Amino acid sequence: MADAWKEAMELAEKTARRAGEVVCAALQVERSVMTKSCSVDLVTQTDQQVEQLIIQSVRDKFPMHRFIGEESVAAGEPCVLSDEPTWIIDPIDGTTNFVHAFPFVAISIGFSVNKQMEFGVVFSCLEDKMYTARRGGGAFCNGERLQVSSQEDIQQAMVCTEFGSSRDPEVVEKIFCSLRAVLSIPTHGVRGAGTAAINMCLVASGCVEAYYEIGIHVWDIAAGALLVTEAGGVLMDVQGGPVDLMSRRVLAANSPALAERLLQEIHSFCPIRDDAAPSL
Ligand SMILES: O=P([O-])([O-])O[C@@H]1[C@@H](O)[C@H](O)[C@@H](O)[C@H](O)[C@@H]1O
Ligand SMILES: [Mg+2]
Ligand SMILES: [Mg+2]
Repeated sequence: MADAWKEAMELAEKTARRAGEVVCAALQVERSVMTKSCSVDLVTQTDQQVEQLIIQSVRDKFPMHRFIGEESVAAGEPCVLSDEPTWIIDPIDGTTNFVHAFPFVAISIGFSVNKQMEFGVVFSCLEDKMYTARRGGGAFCNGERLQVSSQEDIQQAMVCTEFGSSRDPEVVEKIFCSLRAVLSIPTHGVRGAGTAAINMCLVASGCVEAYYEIGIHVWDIAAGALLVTEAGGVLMDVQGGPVDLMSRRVLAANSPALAERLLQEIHSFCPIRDDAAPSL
């Protein structure tokens, strides 16, 4: 049967690549930095420009489709995931990396219909790695099929997480309690690429066994979520149970057993949901 979303997925890949060129070019010149929710929640003109480029390219071909874009939501657009075909866009995942020229930056484009992810595209533009996943069709990096790690022993595992952009002392305390607990299992180590999307692609690629974060947004993880499940991994909420893309909490792992083991170490909290916040 023909793939109903083939053309859309091809457009997502093509547009992510174009967006990557814009991001790489912007890294060669000085970047003027603005802030959003707090002094460490950064945004640049390139984030906004790339989001407009992606939205415009999609609108030209699919005028009826909806969007959830990080910078549009920051500008006051609603963050609503309906049953309609919806493009979930993070124009630069890893803006802080981008500002500092720390070399992990991604363009993340997820596409959902009936609230189900149909495809995900994450372009790690400085590494020139195009990660793609189609529901039921597998996960790939530059055309090579991805498979999560088969490591079942948590003590042989490496885990990704991030510190996020909240500096609320209670949140920082929980993040460090979780970090100490995960390190002390002991695991082989804890890493963070500085982008949720790439962290999830690392789980899909089998480089790390798991990634968890509280405080991310739907646009950080929508595309990466499909990469993980299509590579054979699992997604959960950090308190167990199914992941809710709007809840700002995610645990991605190579297996249910490893995910369940990590759950025991994560000090969870509940940020304001993406679909509850009027704007960021
Ligand atoms: O703002 P941005 O660079 O698109 O996305 C960022 C994430 O990918 C990062 O991993 C996370 O820790 C930050 O909280 C933020 O959400
Ligand atoms: Mg992001
Ligand atoms: Mg971003």
